[in-house]
Amino acid sequence: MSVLPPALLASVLGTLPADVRPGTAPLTHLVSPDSTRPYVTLTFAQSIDAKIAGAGGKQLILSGEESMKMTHWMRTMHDGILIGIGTAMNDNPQLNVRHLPFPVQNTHFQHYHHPRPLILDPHLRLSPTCKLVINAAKSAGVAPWVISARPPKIDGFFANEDDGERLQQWEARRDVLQAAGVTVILVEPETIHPDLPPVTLNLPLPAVLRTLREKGIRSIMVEGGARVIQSFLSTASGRLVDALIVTTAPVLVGRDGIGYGDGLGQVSGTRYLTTELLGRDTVVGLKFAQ
Ligand SMILES: NC(=O)C1=CN([C@@H]2O[C@H](COP(=O)(O)OP(=O)(O)OC[C@H]3O[C@@H](n4cnc5c(N)ncnc54)[C@H](O)[C@@H]3O)[C@@H](O)[C@H]2O)C=CC1
Ligand SMILES: Nc1nc(O)c(N)c(N[C@@H]2O[C@H](COP(=O)(O)O)[C@@H](O)[C@H]2O)n1
Repeated sequence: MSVLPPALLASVLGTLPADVRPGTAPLTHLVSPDSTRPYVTLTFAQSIDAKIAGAGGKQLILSGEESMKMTHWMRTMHDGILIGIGTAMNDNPQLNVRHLPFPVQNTHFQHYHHPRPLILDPHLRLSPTCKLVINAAKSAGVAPWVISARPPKIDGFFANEDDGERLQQWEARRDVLQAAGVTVILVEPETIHPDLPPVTLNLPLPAVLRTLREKGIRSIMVEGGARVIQSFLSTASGRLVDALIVTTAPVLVGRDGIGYGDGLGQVSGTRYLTTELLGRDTVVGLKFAQ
């Protein structure tokens, strides 16, 4: 069994200094050209027909053993690992590095660097009994941070009698999550006028990234799902991705599967770096010109 990260990761992201054991620390040289945000590596696994999940969002294990291990090495290289609440609710992921070789000393969790789980969750729908929370409570995982936005209380002409109730429910869910060990981080939702509700239910990614950087997160790995991939690749938000690492598995999912391409705007500025065959999968690494 290989005890080193695949060559593709070295080509795209670089390596730790020779005197540091692989997987035990994040890559501190991963620095964004925009100092107000973390370095962003976007990564996911897809089928040949560019689907990342099955019909109805059914989670698919597309990556084979070797490329899944590559993903877990990549996790060790970043300060944070970011997903959308759709993925958190659908997959109940652990976002740890359990597929890496078992360490001779220490537990897996103590030996390897585990990235901080970061969940984009405007309405605080994360379950307080999900695996991320339970693992952290057992000291077998890093406590997640949930990024959210306080529901606006509209006082003006557009005030709605449900607004107060919505805020109360959001605050109750926040209290439950915080009591379970989750840190709730707030960003300002996008508004076009102070009296109007936010234009979108999505959190504005530049504000999310700025806030994470202010809180000491220097690099993140974005794992999905479909809507989050689309948002990060969307040129409307400006250049927010530094590296793109995509695993393609030799399977076809079909038209009912979930893709990320529908509605994706034009994506420009990619620079091809390398391709590596890992088992039956093809992994491609690109960078974005800044
Ligand atoms: N094959 C792979 O590598 C992966 C596959 N998946 C699959 O993706 C599916 C989940 O995808 P989605 O339902 O699209 O959920 P998602 O994980 O992309 O989360 C979307 C939700 O995140 C929230 N959000 C907040 N700010 C956002 C922003 N700026 N942009 C986008 N979303 C934002 C919104 O509430 C939105 O509904 C699951 O079926 C999962 O299995 C997920 C990750 C990786
Ligand atoms: N690299 C990769 N290959 C696949 O085939 C996948 N389905 C995913 N999914 C992502 O990994 C999360 C699950 O993580 P854990 O195994 O629970 O640690 C899942 O939620 C997706 O983000 N990735």
